[in-house]
Amino acid sequence: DRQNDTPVGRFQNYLRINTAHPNPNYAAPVAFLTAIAQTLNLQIQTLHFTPSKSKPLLLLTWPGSHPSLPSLLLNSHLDSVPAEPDKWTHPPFSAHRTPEGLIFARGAQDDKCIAIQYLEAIRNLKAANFTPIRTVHVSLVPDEEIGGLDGAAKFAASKQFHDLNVGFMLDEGQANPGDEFRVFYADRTPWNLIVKAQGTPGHGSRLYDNGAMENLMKSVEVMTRFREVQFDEVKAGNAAISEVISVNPVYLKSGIPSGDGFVMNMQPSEAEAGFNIRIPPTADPELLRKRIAEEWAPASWNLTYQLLEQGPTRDFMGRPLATATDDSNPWWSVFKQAIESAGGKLAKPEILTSTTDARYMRQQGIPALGFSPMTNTPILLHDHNEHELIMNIFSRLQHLFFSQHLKDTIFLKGIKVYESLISALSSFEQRSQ
Ligand SMILES: CSCC[C@H](NC=O)C(=O)O
Ligand SMILES: [Zn+2]
Ligand SMILES: [Zn+2]
Repeated sequence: DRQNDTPVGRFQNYLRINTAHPNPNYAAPVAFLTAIAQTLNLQIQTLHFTPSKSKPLLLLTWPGSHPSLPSLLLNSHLDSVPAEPDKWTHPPFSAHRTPEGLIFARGAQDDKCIAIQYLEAIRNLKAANFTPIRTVHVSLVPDEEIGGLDGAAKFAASKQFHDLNVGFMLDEGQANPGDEFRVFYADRTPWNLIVKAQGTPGHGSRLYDNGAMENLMKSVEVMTRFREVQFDEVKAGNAAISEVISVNPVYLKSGIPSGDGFVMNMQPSEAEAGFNIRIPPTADPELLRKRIAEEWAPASWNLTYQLLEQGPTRDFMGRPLATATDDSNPWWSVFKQAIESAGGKLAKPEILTSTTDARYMRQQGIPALGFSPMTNTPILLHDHNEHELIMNIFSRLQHLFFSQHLKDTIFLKGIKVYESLISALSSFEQRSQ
């Protein structure tokens, strides 16, 4: 029907598919997006990188007139983080649209908006008879929110990916409450650290050295001090959060359970803590590994640890995973100009505080930028009441006072921005690239 047959209608229908962890439904969004791709006459492939085929990766292709040139890849993940429905003002999978023009849904910002915007931009370019010179691929990938090991990681390492000859990639970015478009040239790589302490057990009343709790607390103190030094740099205005190493405790576990609580007069012989660490491309990962082994979890304190590195910190040449945002990267100037010619203003390029699938493509040496065209929008990814503004304040006022149609909306403006980006990036002809 007419209501559904619009960019916003398709956005809402996509948001109504629950792809939240821990049990994301991947078959439904793949079927939904495949149907859209069919109407756009795109080439469609469903790739699988798991034996059970439960984690499909949808690859859509718009062949260019010069398919031997390096291609353009637009990436978006299919999955989202969970939502706690009772903490939302509108159910998280209803894609409820308010009279003010907000659409509420888990995934509205992170990152289902861009999947639909890519496809709507392609629809509009096709309707205008635009033909790309370079081939344009859209990848819709599983499992980004849990590290992408069965998704982007395996995809980027595959022969299928190599054969796409990707020259440049766009992936998700983040909203901006201000009116500039944010762009991200690097992520911080996540490491999960689990520190386990052993120690002497004993009566709760005794004072002795080398208890498990004491040993763990020494580790926590050293890490807390490191965290403070990093955070002070941020507070002093010397660095952005994304430019320092962050170390945050995410769980503490110990004690001898008893009923609903714990035995209160026994000192336990084991204790454990979990930390989420984020490493910017400017930090030396080897130095941090050494610091963990020697200062944070030394065996001399009866500590052992498990370090789970969630993806690479260096590319195949050993270089930090950062995409150049200067003249040394010809894609950058095309990107910048395309934003400007769509009437957008670009903020200073940033490192993302969190992580995206783009790290796996950067590892292959491919330049990649994180970009989600949401200006004048609060940052609500992973938050309650995640929503996307369908109208900006100006058009909301226009609507209120002049009952105008909702022409100029954030979501629709994003489609225009992608039209500009896709047409510019796919027709850029530098052969050395
Ligand atoms: C273990 S990798 C997790 C990736 C995730 N990405 C978005 O939030 C993140 O925590 O940054
Ligand atoms: Zn995301
Ligand atoms: Zn996310």
